[in-house]
Amino acid sequence: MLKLLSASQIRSADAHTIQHESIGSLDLMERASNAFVQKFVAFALDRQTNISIYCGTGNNGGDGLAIARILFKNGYKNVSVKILHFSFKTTSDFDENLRRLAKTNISAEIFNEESEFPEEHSPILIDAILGSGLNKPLEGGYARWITHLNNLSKKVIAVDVPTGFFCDAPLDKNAIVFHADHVISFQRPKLNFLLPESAQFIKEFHVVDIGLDEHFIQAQDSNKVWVEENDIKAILKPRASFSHKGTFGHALIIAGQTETMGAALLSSEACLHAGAGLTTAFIPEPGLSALNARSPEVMAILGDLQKIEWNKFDALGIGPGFGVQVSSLEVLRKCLTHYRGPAVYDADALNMLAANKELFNLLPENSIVCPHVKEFDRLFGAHKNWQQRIETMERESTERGLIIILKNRYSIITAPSGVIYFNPTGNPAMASGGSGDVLTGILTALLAQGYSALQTTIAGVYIHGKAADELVQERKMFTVPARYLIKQLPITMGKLINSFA
Ligand SMILES: NC(=O)C1=CN([C@@H]2O[C@H](COP(=O)(O)OP(=O)(O)OC[C@H]3O[C@@H](n4cnc5c(N)ncnc54)[C@H](OP(=O)(O)O)[C@@H]3O)[C@@H](O)[C@H]2O)[C@@H](O)CC1
Ligand SMILES: [K+]
Repeated sequence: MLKLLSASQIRSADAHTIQHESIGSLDLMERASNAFVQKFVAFALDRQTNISIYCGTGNNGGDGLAIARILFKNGYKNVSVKILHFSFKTTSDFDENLRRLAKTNISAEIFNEESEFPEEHSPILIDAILGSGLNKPLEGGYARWITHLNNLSKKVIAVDVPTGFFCDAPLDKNAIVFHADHVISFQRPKLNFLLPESAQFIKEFHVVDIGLDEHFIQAQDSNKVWVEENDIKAILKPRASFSHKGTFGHALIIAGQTETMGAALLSSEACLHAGAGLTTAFIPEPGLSALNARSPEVMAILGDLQKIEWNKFDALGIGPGFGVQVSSLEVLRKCLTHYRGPAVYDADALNMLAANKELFNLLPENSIVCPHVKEFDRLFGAHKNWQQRIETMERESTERGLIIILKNRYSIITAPSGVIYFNPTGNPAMASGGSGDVLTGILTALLAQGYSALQTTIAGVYIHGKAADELVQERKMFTVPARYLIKQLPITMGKLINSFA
């Protein structure tokens, strides 16, 4: 897992690396600029393309000047530099890169705040005006220029952080930010890249390693981490010989109403595909033939609460399509008072918990709750922004001992220990009904197989997104309906487990 750092912590890592690794700050800037260019070439395959690089006079601008020189050396002959010299202050690495640029044939023009805007014929703009050094919202000349540049509707690639974009402080939707098609960021994703409010400013971000001291970074005081594939490989265990269905637990999925049987089918089928030894679905009677037709491996308990032998089950998943009527509430209450094993609460179970706080208070420690943003706000109250939601989930997880998954493009997981995990997998193709039901099935299956609640959550959320990523990347699927996701689960899990063995 990689620790996520604030902009000021990254700056300390930068200073530490320079101090302890016998690398000068100028060489680090060169390394960062080289790393940027390596990634950038994929976005400008034609080396004849005109590229305009807009530079400030700090280190982000210094990167821009170095990038211009490196691109030129790599065969991009139509690179031009525009320096927005709005401050008397320059950094020494900016100055040195300006001297180096002067020795090339690259054209460089200087503008001040009052300058007229130059004509812009390049289809690609590189934003190296301001980076992580941003300390207040843009105003004056910067605001005027960035508004103008945004109106040109060019393809924009930002260096490290888009100009005007705060890495850590909550984002203002009216902020003036240089809108980026791609951000090529150094060493770590910045917190705000991972939250939905960034979508209006950034289409995609990419992280490149610039060789900052990883020991120093990992020792920083940060409770936010970025999950990596190796973490999942370390969690998942290969199946031992002589194992049998009993080894992998008996999962109970409580889900579905007559009109929402699909949710029960998807959850229980996902549970089966994610490796539960036995899966039983508690469903209303009209759903039986659909269940049998679709998943003959899954057993059923039909509608009658009294038929559930709670001790028989190693894991429970409750909520998808379950409704919030009296009979469903009765079942939820029984779960909370009669079932002692690990459990996942989702969808209507969460809606009922939101409406019946006395039941919410009964949730045992290490229960997994997995709301989407609307369910989250129903459960915990309205929030102004995602950073506030993260604060709430961190507090609720530590105080109640719960594991909370807030579903997101980069799903956020909080644990009783206070650690906040960001999941890297998943993509917009999976944003459709049923996707959450599949996650509940996966989580229940992992719990049934004996993984701890935290292992289950970290691995389950990763696998869910990874399966969709594989379908998009390998099969070029434009959308990933839940049932395709389910079929992919054993393949995704197989790859993760076998590549570790
Ligand atoms: N970290 C790393 O590992 C590495 C980092 N590198 C690069 O350094 C970049 C950070 O550089 P940086 O610190 O010089 O700041 P940068 O963003 O260029 O801003 C310049 C100055 O602008 C000012 N300013 C701020 N807000 C303003 C506003 N709203 N309106 C007007 N002015 C404003 C403020 O000056 P002040 O106001 O404090 O006088 C600030 O100092 C980073 O993004 C990356 O590209 C790599 O080279 C190597 C490895
Ligand atoms: K920038």
